[in-house]
This record gives sequence, structure tokens and C-alpha cells, in this order.
Amino acid sequence: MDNGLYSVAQIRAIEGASAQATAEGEAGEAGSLMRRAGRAAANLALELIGTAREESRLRPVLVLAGPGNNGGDALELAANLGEAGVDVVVLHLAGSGPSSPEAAQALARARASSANFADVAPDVREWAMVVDGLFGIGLARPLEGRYRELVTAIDRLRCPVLALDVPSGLDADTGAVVGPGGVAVRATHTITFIGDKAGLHTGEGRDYAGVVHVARLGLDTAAFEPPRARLAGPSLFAAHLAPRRQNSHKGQFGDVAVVGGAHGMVGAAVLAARVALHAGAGRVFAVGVDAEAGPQFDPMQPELMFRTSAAFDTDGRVLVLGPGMGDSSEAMRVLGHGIDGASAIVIDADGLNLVAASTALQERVARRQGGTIVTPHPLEAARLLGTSSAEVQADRLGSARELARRLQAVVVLKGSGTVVAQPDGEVAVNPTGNPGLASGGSGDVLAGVCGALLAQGWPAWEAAIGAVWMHGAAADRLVEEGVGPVGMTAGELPKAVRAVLNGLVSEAGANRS
Ligand SMILES: NC(=O)C1=CN([C@@H]2O[C@H](COP(=O)(O)OP(=O)(O)OC[C@H]3O[C@@H](n4cnc5c(N)ncnc54)[C@H](O)[C@@H]3O)[C@@H](O)[C@H]2O)[C@@H](O)CC1
Ligand SMILES: [K+]
Repeated sequence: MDNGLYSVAQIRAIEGASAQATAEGEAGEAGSLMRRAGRAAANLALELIGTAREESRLRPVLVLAGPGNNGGDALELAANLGEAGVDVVVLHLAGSGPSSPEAAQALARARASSANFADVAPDVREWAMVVDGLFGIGLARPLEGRYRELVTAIDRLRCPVLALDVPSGLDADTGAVVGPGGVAVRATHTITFIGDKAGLHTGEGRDYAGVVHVARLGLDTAAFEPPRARLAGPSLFAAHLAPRRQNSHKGQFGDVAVVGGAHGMVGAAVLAARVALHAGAGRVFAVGVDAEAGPQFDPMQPELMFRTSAAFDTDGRVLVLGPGMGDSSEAMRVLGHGIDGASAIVIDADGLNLVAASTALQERVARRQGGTIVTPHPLEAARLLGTSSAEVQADRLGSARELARRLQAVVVLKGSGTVVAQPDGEVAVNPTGNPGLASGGSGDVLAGVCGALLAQGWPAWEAAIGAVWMHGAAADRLVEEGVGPVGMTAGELPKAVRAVLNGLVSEAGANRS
């Protein structure tokens, strides 16, 4: 399965090579790419309106066709839907410039079909569906004027909205709404062409794209340079999902020490420590940097061992440095010791803020030999990069890559469509999770899962992708069970993470036998 996320530049290169091959007479799937795109989108539209209530088939479909080739796709779709007997109304917003030969042909086909062309969207309250073919990967500036009005009007409708290639107004590379002050179509489904695109899965992308379908249009993307971004899934970490041997002991699954628990922030470290147990670490310590603060015992999780950092030997243990750690001199000392040590580490929360405040510490992180995962949210990433969180969000993949390069660490940039980046620029975008995770403590849980997987010997890259994927899948599982998204608490995640992990391990075992 191709889980590649292609940049707009790559899609343009593939399109160019395909046009060249067609010109040279190489056999391929019949019809121009636009023909194929229109056909694939019409088939999906028929499927979607077919599964809606029966009478919706009798309602018209509104097709918005813009001035470029995205509009051409929409016109092809309109012709196909017309041929399939669907009542179609087309609103064609031709541009001032000439259209491509394919788009001109698509217009002729649509005009010759039973589709009705309108100048303004007729006031039909109940469309079976709206198809957004205003702009695709050629979007060059924010939507204004008539386009903006249309997008705002679509937002008020209560029907499926199918976006062609990319919801109009959304940047296919970054997942940001093109602004300043921009708007974008909020689709229920997006059918994207040739290859999947990162912008549909991160930042604002998930909210605007809805369910993403990929139509490859008969092109073999394997023939092209592989993309540097992928959609995360268990295939990226399956090699580490080994079923445990009967003859196992706790020493094989590593020690995790969560260093945090400053005054008033003890819960963060306890949450991370609890989930580290549930994600399979052999032994877990909650290590407080404040000798006066914190419990000696967790009645809910008596397996946890509580220590204070001044009297704790961190060597040989995977360290999760940060949840509720504060910025005391002792916090700084343990952080520096962990960074200079040989064990794999996770730096989160307060640990990241301390690193952000010191270029010397950043250099020490970059020189580490052991595995390093850093887990910033956008504001923490902004502090580390010396920029603003708006800048980080404007290009989440680029920001995560840059931070990974500077720190020579695996970076987990949290948020909708969490981005995991390697120092060499390789990126995975996570598709699991839901707004239930947007509450205090869920980041501590993620850091704890990262630590547990590192302790079990997973390399940093796979541990980060696996932790992020499972953390999101655990939240999705809770929503299915009626726990959230509203009011989901981080404390409910550890058991769900355990269920997800064991599900994957048993699947991996079944696949091997
Ligand atoms: N790349 C490919 O191989 C294929 C592309 N196809 C379609 O073609 C699309 C790309 O086509 P185009 O390059 O023509 O780009 P678009 O159709 O996305 O839009 C380009 C046109 O819109 C104008 N424009 C851009 N932003 C605007 C704004 N905010 N307000 C007003 N006008 C604006 C541009 O000046 C240009 O005329 C893809 O997204 C896809 O839907 C498909 O036909 C299938 C194959
Ligand atoms: K579109």
C-alpha cells in the first residue's frame, strides 16, 4: 500500500512525466488524467449519495467549477453524473485567462450533457451533495469576493460536501487555510488525485478534508522518487510488535524513570509513569525533583516506585524528562545529566522549555549518541525554534523537520495530525486521535508511551511513531465506547493504550504464524 504523502511539486512532476509518456504513445489507462479524475470522483459521488437517504437521489447535486483544471475535473464529474441520470446544477466560474485544452474539452462535455448551467446557485434548500471543484493544488492566494461568498454559503448547508483534490482554500502541502484571513471549503469527503497529500492530514487539514479517498488515476507512483512524508500506521513499526516469549522476565522490558513532579505538578509525572507500565515497561519509577513534594506511593498503581532525584541513579534507564519538572536548579541538573548520559531519553514539557532557554543544552542534545525523542506542542516548538506558534502551524512539516535537524533528534510536533520528523527530513503524519486528547495530561501520557517503547528496545523513530499512533488510537477507541471526546480524561488513556498495543501484538503474532 502506498502511504506516501506527496508534495504539490512532486504531483506536478508526476503529472508532467505522465503527459510526456502519453505524448510518446505509451499505453496507459484510457483518457486524459482529467477524464479519469472526473470519472473517479463521479463514482465516489454516486456511492455517497446512494448511501444517503433514498429520496436524496431525487435532489440535485450542485457542482462548483473554478477557473483552472480543478474546475475541469468538476466539469468532467458533472458530465458523468448527468449521464448517470443525476439532476446536476453547475455553477461555472470561468477565469479571465484561457483554460487548458483538457478543461475546455471538459466544459464542452458538460455543456453537451444533461447538466444545467446556472449563473447563481439556485436557492435549493436541500442539495443531495455539493461538489467543490473551485481550486485544487493551483491555489495561489486567499479566497476573496464571489469565491469567499460561495465557501461561506456552503458552510451553512447540511449535506455531504465532496472536495475534488483539495478543499478549496486549503494549502495541500501545509494543511493551513491560505490567508491572511482566508476561508476554505469544509468538506465531508475529499477525493485526492494521483497521491495523498500531507495538507489533508495535519493542521487544519483534518477539519476541512473530512474522509480522504485517494484516486491514483492509473499512475504507478512507485516509478517516481519516493516522497519524504508518509501517513503513519502500524506498518511503520510492525517489526517491533513481537509477541512476548513465555520465558520472559521484567528485566527484558527495560526501566523507565519519569523525572518530574515538582511542587503542584506531581500528577503529570504519575500519569506518564502509569501509562509506561500499561505500555509494557518492565519497571517504572516516578522521580520527583522536589524532595518536599509528592506522594511516596500511588494507591491506584502500587507497582510504581517513587524516588527523589537527588538520591536516584538515572544511568541505564530510559528517562522521560519533563512532565511537571519545573525549572529549579535540581530540574536543570537532572536534565543535563540525562542529556549527557547514554540512555535513550524523551524530553517533554518543562524539559523542552529549559532546553529552549539554553543554546548550550541544545548543542548537548544534538551531540547525544542514545535515542532522543522530543515532544513539543506548537508553542514549545516555537520557543525551541525562536519563532511564533503561528509560524510553526503555518508549516508543521517544515517546522518539525527543521527542529529535528537542529536537535539531531526525533521530533514529535503535537496537534491535529501530529508530525513525527527525523533529522534527515523523513516525516510521518499521524492520522489517529480526536479532540478528546486536547486536555491536560494527554501530553504526559504520550511521553510515557514513548518512554515505555524505548525501554523495550524500539529505536527512537519507530517508538515515536508507534506511541503517537497508539495514543491516538486509544483515544479513538474511548470515543467508540462513549467516553468522550468531550470530557475524556488523560487518566482514562493508559488502559486503552494497553488494549490497542495488545491488539497490534496479537495481530502481528497471527500474521507470523
Ligand atoms: N496534477 C495533475 O496531474 C492533475 C490535476 N488535476 C486537477 O488540476 C488541479 C490543478 O489545476 P490548476 O493548476 O489549473 O490549478 P487550480 O485549478 O487549482 O487553480 C488554478 C487557477 O486558479 C487561479 N487562482 C489561484 N488562486 C486563486 C484565488 N485565490 N482566487 C482566484 N483565482 C485563483 C490561478 O490563477 C489559476 O487560473 C488539481 O488540483 C486537480 O484537481 C486533475 O485534472 C488530474 C490530474
Ligand atoms: K477543490
